[in-house]
Amino acid sequence: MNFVPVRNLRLGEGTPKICIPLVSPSDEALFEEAKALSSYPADLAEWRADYMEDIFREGRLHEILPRLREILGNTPLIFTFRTTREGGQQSASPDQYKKLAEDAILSGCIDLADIELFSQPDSIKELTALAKENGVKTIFSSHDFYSTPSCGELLSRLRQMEKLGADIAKIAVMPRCPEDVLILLTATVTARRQLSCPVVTMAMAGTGLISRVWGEIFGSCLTFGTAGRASAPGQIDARELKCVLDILHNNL
Ligand SMILES: O=C1C[C@@](O)(C(=O)O)C[C@@H](O)[C@@H]1O
Repeated sequence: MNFVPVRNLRLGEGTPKICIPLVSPSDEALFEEAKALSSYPADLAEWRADYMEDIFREGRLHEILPRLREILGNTPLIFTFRTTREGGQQSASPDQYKKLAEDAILSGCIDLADIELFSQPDSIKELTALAKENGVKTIFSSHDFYSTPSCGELLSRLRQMEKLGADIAKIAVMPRCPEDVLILLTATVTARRQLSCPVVTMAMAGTGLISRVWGEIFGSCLTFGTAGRASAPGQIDARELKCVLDILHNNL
């Protein structure tokens, strides 16, 4: 498996990297939230733009992203607009979704763009090409907030992401029982062996917590931890997450 270089990080190599989501609804709150990251072990930050008010207004990203970039310094930034269909806070028309991602990629302020696998096929192609031209890495994503698909379906989605040109392939599922977590982990180990791009996976909620901490064994290169507010069920405090990752790493 290849690693993906992002600033001073190599995603897909070594211990899973910790990403902290930023989920404030207003500019000032977002900037304060970003400043607070300096006291957390954040390898990366994810701006969840679907939490932000008035996000579709023309020029909105340019009011926010340069300042966010400045506050984060050299911490890599992921831009994500998570649609309601996949567990996000706002819905977007296909055109709105594409325009936001384009503006983010062209801003020169982000390092990675999250692109939902089930977006319009034409948008996926154009956004992937635009990201490559502008030195932005892509994380293709798929989320099942109510269930866990079969291992075959999870693998087929991850392979499709790679085929479409994803730099990183990500899947989140909701386990209904411990066996569902095993399905997610089996798909993760298999994908790590078969795919050339790094993979990020998680089973959400308390039942899935093991999947957020043992990526080093099972093959997930990134894990989301909180600095106060979670962006999905089952995320734990980033400092506690770092302790567990270190314990597991030091005893391998
Ligand atoms: O895709 C993901 C993963 C996630 O849903 C989680 O379960 O940690 C959290 C989201 O913010 C992120 O975009």
